[in-house]
Amino acid sequence: MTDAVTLDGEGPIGEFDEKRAENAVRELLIAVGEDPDREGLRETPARVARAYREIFAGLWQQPEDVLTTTFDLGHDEMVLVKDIEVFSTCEHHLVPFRGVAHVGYIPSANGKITGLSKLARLVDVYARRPQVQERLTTQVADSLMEILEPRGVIVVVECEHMCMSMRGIRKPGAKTITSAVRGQLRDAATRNEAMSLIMAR
Ligand SMILES: Nc1nc2c(ncn2[C@@H]2O[C@H](COP(=O)(O)OP(=O)(O)OP(=O)(O)O)[C@@H](O)[C@H]2O)c(=O)[nH]1
Ligand SMILES: [Zn+2]
Repeated sequence: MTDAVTLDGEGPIGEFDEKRAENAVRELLIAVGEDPDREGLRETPARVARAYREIFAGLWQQPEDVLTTTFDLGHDEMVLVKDIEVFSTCEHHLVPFRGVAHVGYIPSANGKITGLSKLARLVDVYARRPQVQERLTTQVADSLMEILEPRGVIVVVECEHMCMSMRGIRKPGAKTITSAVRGQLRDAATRNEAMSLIMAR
């Protein structure tokens, strides 16, 4: 865990205050017309506060905390991990959005690569924050570029937003697809190769 960063969407601006979260949930229950002291709800504020600690755990992590293991394998061709499960929280409505992320990169000329699981961990660092899908996508791409110094990166995220399914416009099944492409993966041929691997089922 590293220190707080205060840029918009870049990290926490204070400590996680579980008691405060608990009080806020209690207030919210009262505000919507519920009785937080009834049997079934008595433990709910504390439970929700603990759940938020987990759901927003990425606020307390930085990409360099998870992209720790790097090896020089001399492999300088594309590495792509697809269908990484994403659970995140829309910062507009504080309801979930979920789907998959595909993360690929072309290692630096000296073949500096990271463990495959680290790419999924990196997605989690940014997904476990109040988010918008576009920022999640660019943060994963930019942090990979910065830390691994690869020749290129591609990140594609496909999610369904509960704020569009269970409320508001109510269009369950609508998928939002965002991508961020950096370096050599901007070249049409390389990008097409990555996209065909991503799209292949
Ligand atoms: N670009 C982007 N928009 C998002 C994301 N998650 C939710 N939104 C949108 O954020 C917008 C917020 O719009 P507002 O008009 O302020 O809120 P609202 O009245 O609740 O909007 P509706 O959802 O249309 O009912 C909505 O259009 C959401 O669909 C995201 O990850 N990226
Ligand atoms: Zn939303």
